[in-house]
Amino acid sequence: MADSTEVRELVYLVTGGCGFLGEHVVRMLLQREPRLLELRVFDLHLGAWLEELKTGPVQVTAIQGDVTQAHEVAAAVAGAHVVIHTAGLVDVFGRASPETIYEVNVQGTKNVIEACVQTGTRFLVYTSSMEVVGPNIKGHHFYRGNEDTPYEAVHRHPYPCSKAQAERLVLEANGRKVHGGLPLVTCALRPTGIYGEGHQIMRDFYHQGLRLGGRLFRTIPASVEHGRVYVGNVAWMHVLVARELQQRAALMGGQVYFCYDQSPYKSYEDFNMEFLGPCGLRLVETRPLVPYWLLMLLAALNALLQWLLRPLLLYAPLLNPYTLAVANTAFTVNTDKARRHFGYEPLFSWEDSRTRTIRWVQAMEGSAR
Ligand SMILES: NC(=O)c1ccc[n+]([C@@H]2O[C@H](COP(=O)([O-])OP(=O)(O)OC[C@H]3O[C@@H](n4cnc5c(N)ncnc54)[C@H](O)[C@@H]3O)[C@@H](O)[C@H]2O)c1
Ligand SMILES: CC(C)CCC[C@@H](C)[C@H]1CC[C@H]2[C@@H]3[C@H](O)C=C4C[C@@H](O)CC[C@]4(C)[C@H]3CC[C@]12C
Repeated sequence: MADSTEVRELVYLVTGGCGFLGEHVVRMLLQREPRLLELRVFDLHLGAWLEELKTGPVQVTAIQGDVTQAHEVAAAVAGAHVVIHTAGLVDVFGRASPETIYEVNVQGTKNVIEACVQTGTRFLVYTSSMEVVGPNIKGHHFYRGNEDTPYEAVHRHPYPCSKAQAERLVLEANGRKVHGGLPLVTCALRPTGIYGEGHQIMRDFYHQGLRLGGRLFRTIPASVEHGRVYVGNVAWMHVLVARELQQRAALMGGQVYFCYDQSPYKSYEDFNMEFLGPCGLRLVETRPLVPYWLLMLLAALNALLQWLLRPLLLYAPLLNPYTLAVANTAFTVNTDKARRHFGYEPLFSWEDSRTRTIRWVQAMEGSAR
């Protein structure tokens, strides 16, 4: 909470501040960063909700801009003390071309780093992803691992490849001299699958369930654990890391941290049912209805259809070979690195996270109840 004894003097910039995670980071900063003087929210598409934030004690500056445009980024970064770079193209469904994904995720990150160097901004927090590690193309399971767990991180899909490249750039930039001669301090946060208010894929599953008469059909065995973390806790971790990076540069600079909380280890679908169940949906079958080989075939067919139809229309269903492989490979984390390095404790308990997410699903139009 804002402490009235603290002096407001810091300027923060959040790129992608109108996205699913970005909005939570913006709101969390306003609630929990008492030294904030100005908050710049940079995004390709600005949300109307920003207007309501402009009446508080912090100056909220909305900047419509594109991270792929170096001059726009430099103008937004100039004078900021801290940059939280969450902007990214999150696409595992083939909606955008690989070139566009690289342009936004890699070139956009380069632009942010160079802007910090040129303008003298010293602290950069990058929103990376668990996908930088895995699941890899071999489908190796990563079972309750931590930041030091050996794992063959080999990818082919543009999204994880671009996130891995961008993360590397951010970490390599740690220690570079910025304008004025002081060193840049960077670190990267790697959320697992984020859920919570505003989660588009949860929305999609909910509406799919409604279309199917209140049912969803199991596709992945319940035993395949999938890492999930509540958006409020991911946002809180960003706020904390940005604050502590300024005090503990030697320890935290150049480090990566998985984002974690007390969300239970479950399969992707069973986890979603924690929220969709109380909203009237049910998951049919204790075992997958369709055999895995058939799912693979359907996924390959979807990929083929996407390619064939591309000149005419965008066909981008949830099921494709990549999403199937990710959903069917266990990837969960068990770590306390963030607690050890900067005192992170989740702000929201599992019960809170669950209740908040259920309320949000219930508030969606056409609740199944
Ligand atoms: N959603 C997840 O489960 C998840 C998990 C791990 C990491 N992440 C990472 O978290 C970050 C935020 O993801 P999200 O789920 O909130 O996605 P999102 O799509 O909701 O938000 C991304 C934001 O970036 C903005 N953006 C995209 N291209 C831009 C550009 N060229 N210039 C400026 N802004 C641009 C979008 O307009 C959007 O507001 C991403 O970097 C993503 O890789 C997400
Ligand atoms: C039809 C089914 C077989 C598959 C449906 C689920 C599928 C769309 C889900 C499963 C796992 C999801 C990914 C996972 O939660 C983690 C991330 C990391 C993040 O950086 C971006 C989103 C992503 C890739 C999720 C996308 C949706 C996935 C693949």
